Amino acid sequence: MEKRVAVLPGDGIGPEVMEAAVKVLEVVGRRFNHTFEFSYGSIGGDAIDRHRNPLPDETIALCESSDAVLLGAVGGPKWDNNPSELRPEKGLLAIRKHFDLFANLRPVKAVPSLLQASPLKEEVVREVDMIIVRELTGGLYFGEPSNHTNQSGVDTLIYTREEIERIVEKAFELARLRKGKLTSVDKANVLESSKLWRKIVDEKRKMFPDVEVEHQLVDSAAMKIITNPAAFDVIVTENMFGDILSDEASVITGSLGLLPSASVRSDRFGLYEPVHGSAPDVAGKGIANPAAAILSAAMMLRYSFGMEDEAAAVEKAVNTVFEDGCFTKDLASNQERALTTTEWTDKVVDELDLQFVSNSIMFSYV
Ligand SMILES: NC(=O)C1=CN([C@@H]2O[C@H](COP(=O)(O)OP(=O)(O)OC[C@H]3O[C@@H](n4cnc5c(N)ncnc54)[C@H](O)[C@@H]3O)[C@@H](O)[C@H]2O)C=CC1
Ligand SMILES: CC(C)CC(=O)C(=O)O
Ligand SMILES: [Mg+2]
Repeated sequence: MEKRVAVLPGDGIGPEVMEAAVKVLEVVGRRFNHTFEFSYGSIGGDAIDRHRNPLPDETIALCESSDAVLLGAVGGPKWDNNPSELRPEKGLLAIRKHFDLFANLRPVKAVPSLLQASPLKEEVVREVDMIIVRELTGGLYFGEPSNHTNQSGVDTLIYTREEIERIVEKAFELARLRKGKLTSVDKANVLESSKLWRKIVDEKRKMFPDVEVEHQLVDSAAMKIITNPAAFDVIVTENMFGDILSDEASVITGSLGLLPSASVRSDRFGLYEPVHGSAPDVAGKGIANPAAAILSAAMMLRYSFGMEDEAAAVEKAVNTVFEDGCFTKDLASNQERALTTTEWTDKVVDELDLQFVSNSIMFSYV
């Protein structure tokens, strides 16, 4: 298969983890006989510096002519005092909106060989396998008016019925394919948008009688994600709650550097991005964990390209490298033995090569 992938490295550790993801995809292409054509574009602070625009037209055009987009991360202290329209994060919000990527899928799964990296007890973490379905193109991050003066700041939280319906349906469909349980997280005891959200979930549940549904207020959901994370299957929630809860959920796994995500819509096109940000505190040191970016690339293979075997091969390689006791600094119990981003990526590449060789040997004996 031939696929065009737009790569938007962005800022901070974005370019470092994108280099890792592309390296892994190149091996997948070679081993499974696919041609991946990578084209690079700028976004975020990088694009502000080059074009005075966090999402230049060239970048949009590049993504429009691609089959999928891989994105690193945006932002950093260099641009923190810029006016709103010249903030790197505006570029990220704008690309999600432009492509109508309303559903952000954020899987959180315990890795057996990493149970000790979690601050939670092993028995709490062991069975964790949830996915947060975060609404991505509405809510507080997009509502107008949005401004501030020295005396007041305004953000607007609006959700339309259509916006809620489509994300809720997506989550029900996912729950049906998984363990059949949907937790809808809102703040319906206070927020009007949450009251509508809850009403629509109750309407939609009639179409999915095989899915068990529960409503959970966001504050207690935040508590339960830490005390009993294995109780969750699919969580569906609005934009800001999903943003916050998924960073919280990363603690269960041991590092924010482990969580991938897919930002998708109703067709096969998608933007694949780690959950983490540009991590200015570790950027440029070669120590970022590239697992989230590599696993995001695996999600791209599965969702946008229908390459299930290829995605599974990448996930297996990542898990095997962990089982072999290879970790970057964020996960290593022995910091002296931590691998750099490049060294860890090369382990994944070697593991993929090894899988391929052992498969060929197996076939030659059948
Ligand atoms: N998707 C995106 O592009 C996002 C961008 N941001 C932006 O990133 C910048 C920094 O934000 P923070 O609040 O510090 O969040 P962050 O997610 O960049 O970092 C939080 C903490 O996690 C660590 N971390 C994150 N990813 C890691 C990885 N792959 N390997 C090792 N350690 C990792 C960082 O070193 C830091 O201590 C801000 O400008 C923010 O706006 C934040 C979140 C998402
Ligand atoms: C610009 C922010 C909304 C990025 C972020 O934190 C995220 O999408 O997780
Ligand atoms: Mg976030």
